[in-house]
Amino acid sequence: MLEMKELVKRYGNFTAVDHLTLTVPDGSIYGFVGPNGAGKTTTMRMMAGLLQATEGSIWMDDVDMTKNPRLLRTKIGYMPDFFGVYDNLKVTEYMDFYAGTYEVPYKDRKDIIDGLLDIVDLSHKKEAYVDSLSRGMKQRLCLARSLIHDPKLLILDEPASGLDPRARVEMKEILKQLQSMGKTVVISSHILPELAEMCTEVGIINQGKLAAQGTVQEIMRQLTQKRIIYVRPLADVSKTVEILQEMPAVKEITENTADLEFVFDGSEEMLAEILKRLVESGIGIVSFREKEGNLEEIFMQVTGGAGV
Ligand SMILES: Nc1ncnc2c1ncn2[C@@H]1O[C@H](COP(=O)(O)OP(=O)(O)OP(=O)(O)O)[C@@H](O)[C@H]1O
Repeated sequence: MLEMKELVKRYGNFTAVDHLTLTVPDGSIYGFVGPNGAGKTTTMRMMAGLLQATEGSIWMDDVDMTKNPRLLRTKIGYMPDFFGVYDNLKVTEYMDFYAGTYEVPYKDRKDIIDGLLDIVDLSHKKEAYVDSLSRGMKQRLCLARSLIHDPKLLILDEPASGLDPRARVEMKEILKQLQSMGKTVVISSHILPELAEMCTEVGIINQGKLAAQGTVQEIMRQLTQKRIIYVRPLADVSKTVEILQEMPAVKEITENTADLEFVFDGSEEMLAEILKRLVESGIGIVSFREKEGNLEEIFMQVTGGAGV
């Protein structure tokens, strides 16, 4: 488990990360979302032991890593949001170079590199020059590189940016594979819906502060002020309205062409009771469903639409 406690990063008078406390559970795919300039890269570089925090601490498995960034770097793989230029370096040479920087034993390197290139589906490009790869392939190579020392936790800064939809699907598949290998993954984006489907947990950051944290469902529940329920009776609309009006958790009933809509403010048991009463009254109920929260709307609400 990785924990950041009251983490602060100041550049001069400017506070880029402002008392950020968050927990990344083992085995999770943690989505770190925020608009441009929110402080994602700064936070992730501190998480990876590459940037010193001004205040606060980073803990991994109950060890204070703030005092030991070298140890932290051995446990974490970091994929930055940009690539360097690697003239005249073939894919295997590139991987071998990083294996050297992490002091991977020489005798193990070939097997490790072959295994990683297989995971990111680049085995057929071993002898290709890095500069000749497509953007998606370069990104996958960079991912393979960040796994060279078999880190427990991987930090990926905007890996989906600039990728076409197919490359994104491939990236998602790779992340799932890494999760099944027991890795924990922290992945950033400035687009919440893009991350939502692949993450087990999400943290939303805005102006250096954590605005919300939890599963996507929990965040939706926390931030959706009104729960809206749609009911479609077979015929007897006025009787349906009458029954709904008797229920204390039902507010603001609206009649639309197809559905009746009401604002609900109560527990799950109360919602189940409403459906039961409607069904028992003999009105045919064709459908009874809750309006799904719109992730984009929620993201805009939390971040005030900043930088999007
Ligand atoms: N070395 C630096 N010196 C001064 N200010 C910096 C430095 N690095 C980052 N900042 C500022 O800190 C804030 C957070 O930047 P950061 O790169 O962490 O944001 P981000 O959420 O990753 O944004 P993006 O989605 O655009 O990459 C920005 O206002 C940025 O200008």
